Amino acid sequence: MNAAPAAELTTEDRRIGPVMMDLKNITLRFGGVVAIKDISFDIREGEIRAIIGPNGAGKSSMLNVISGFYVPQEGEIWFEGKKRGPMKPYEVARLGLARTFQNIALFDGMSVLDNIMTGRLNRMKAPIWSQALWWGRAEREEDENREQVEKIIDFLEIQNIRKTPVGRLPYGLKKRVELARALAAEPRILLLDEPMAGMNVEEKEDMCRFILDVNDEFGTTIALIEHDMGVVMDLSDRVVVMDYGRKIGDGTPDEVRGNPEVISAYLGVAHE
Ligand SMILES: Nc1ncnc2c1ncn2[C@@H]1O[C@H](COP(=O)(O)OP(=O)(O)OP(=O)(O)O)[C@@H](O)[C@H]1O
Repeated sequence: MNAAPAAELTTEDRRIGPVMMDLKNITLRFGGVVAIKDISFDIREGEIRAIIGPNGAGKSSMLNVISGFYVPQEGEIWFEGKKRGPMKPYEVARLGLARTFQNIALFDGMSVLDNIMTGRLNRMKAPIWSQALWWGRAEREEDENREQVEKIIDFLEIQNIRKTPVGRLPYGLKKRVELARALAAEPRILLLDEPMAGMNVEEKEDMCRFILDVNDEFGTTIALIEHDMGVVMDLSDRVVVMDYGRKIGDGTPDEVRGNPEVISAYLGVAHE
C-alpha cells in the first residue's frame, strides 16, 4: 500500500494518458470581481493535478468551473473530446465527476457505510418502482454496490468504523469517509477541495498516502486545490499556480518551485 511520492515515479509507471479535460481561456466574473482571468490548462488521464495559490487567488472558483457548478462567461471546457455546455448536478455526476468539500458535507446521523452508499446513487440504474417488478435486477445492483463499497472501505482502512455514525468521528476520519463516498461514485475525475485543510501533521500524512494509493491502485485521475504548497509538491504530477485570478505557473513541482513569479507570490504569504 505504500506508494512512492508521485514526483519520484516515471510517466510510464504512472500510466499518465491523453488529455481528459481541456480548459481553454476561462474567464469567470462575479459582478465587477474577476475571479479567473483567461486561464488555460489541461488535466491528463491518470495524473494528480494540483491548483495552488494564496488566499483569494481563484482556486475554489476554478474547482467550481471544473465541476460544472459555475459556468464561466468566457472560454471553453472540453471533456473527453466533447465540448461541455452548462450542466445540471445529475449530469455532472453522470459525466463522472465526484468531489469532496472543504467543509465536510456528510450526513452526521448516518453510519459510515450508509454515507458511502450515497455515493453510489448516481450509478443505480433500476428505478425504485421497477424494483417490485424486476426484483432480480435491483438485487444484483445492490450486490454490486455493496461489493464496490466494501472494497473502498477495506482500501481506506475504515472497516472498524463502518457502523459508527459519522458525527462521532474525529475530523481526519470524516475527511477519509468523504473521500470514500466520492470514490464510491467511481469518478472519471476525482475533485478534492483542500483535502488537507485543518488537519494535523499525522492526518495530513495519512491523507497524502491515501490520495497516492487511490491514484495508483484505481488509476483515478485527481484534480485538487490546496494552499499548502509543501503538501502539493510531494503529491502532484503537475501543478497550476494561480494568483489574483491569473495563472502564474504551470508545470512539474520542480518547474513550479523554481519559477520566480511563484516564489514572489508565496513569499510572505502565511499558509498552513
Ligand atoms: N460567489 C462569489 N461572489 C462574489 N465574489 C466571489 C464569489 N466567489 C469568489 N469570489 C471572489 O473571487 C475571488 C477568488 O475567490 P476564490 O474563493 O475562488 O479564491 P481561493 O483561491 O479559493 O481562496 P481561498 O484559498 O481563500 O479559499 C475572490 O476575490 C473572492 O472574493
